[in-house]
Amino acid sequence: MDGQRERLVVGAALVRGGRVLAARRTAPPEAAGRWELPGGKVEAGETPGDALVREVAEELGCEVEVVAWLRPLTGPASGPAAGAAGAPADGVAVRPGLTLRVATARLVRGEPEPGEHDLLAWVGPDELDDLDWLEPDRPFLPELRHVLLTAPVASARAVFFSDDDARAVERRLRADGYDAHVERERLAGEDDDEDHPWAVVTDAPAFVLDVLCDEHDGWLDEGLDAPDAPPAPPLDLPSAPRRIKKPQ
Ligand SMILES: Nc1nc2c([nH]c(=O)n2[C@H]2C[C@H](O)[C@@H](COP(=O)(O)OP(=O)(O)OP(=O)(O)O)O2)c(=O)[nH]1
Repeated sequence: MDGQRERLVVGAALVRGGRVLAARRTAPPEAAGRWELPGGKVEAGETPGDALVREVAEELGCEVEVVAWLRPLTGPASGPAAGAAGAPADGVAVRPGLTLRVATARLVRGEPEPGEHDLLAWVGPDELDDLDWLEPDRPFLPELRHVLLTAPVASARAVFFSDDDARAVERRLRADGYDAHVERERLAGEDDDEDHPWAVVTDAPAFVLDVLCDEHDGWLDEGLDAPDAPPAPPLDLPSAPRRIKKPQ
């Protein structure tokens, strides 16, 4: 039909703890130093979602899952009537024949590491406008900001004796749909066996994490302090219901 096939490029807005992962390009020269969302072109026979998962795995070495496609805010006719003339646009032209679509995604396995980019940054809602984004990404920022402002933030932290236990808890939480990642605790004495260096930080409610602590020989760290996190959502979580330990 059309002489040239319309192609799609997909970008992943990987969200964690109220922040999105932005990636800085290194090429071509006119785009080097500018920010984008990890992703790339959809191949023939591939769905946009499959392409997004594949591109992120190739570029960042981690596994993600698509959460929702974002609607770009284009042109001055914003607001409820914006799509009145037809279905709201879901893509933005990169150049003739190439359209960008963006989906929010969550991390399922691994940690993002820069492969093709020279810098990755977890960006909060108030910092989105500070980055020099590629132009086609900008119409997606208003809805992305809204997603970040309403995303659950890390609410619980637990400490484990071993890396294996911490990773097992991280896997369980992610399989249940929560964000979770393992952090290395700051240690006073690195080779002191009494130190417990593995912490899992998650947006799961504390009681969920507490159950996993029992199974994996860990304990809740009540003093979670997330200095970089955006303000907590208005909905107040129950303040860490504690399981009553059976008497020995
Ligand atoms: N990946 C990605 N590309 C974007 C974004 N915004 C934007 O305008 N683009 C443009 C830059 C490129 O012209 C094009 C995607 O090219 P790419 O080089 O990342 O994709 P790719 O790996 O599949 O490319 P190729 O090697 O197959 O040509 O879309 C974005 O947020 N992410």
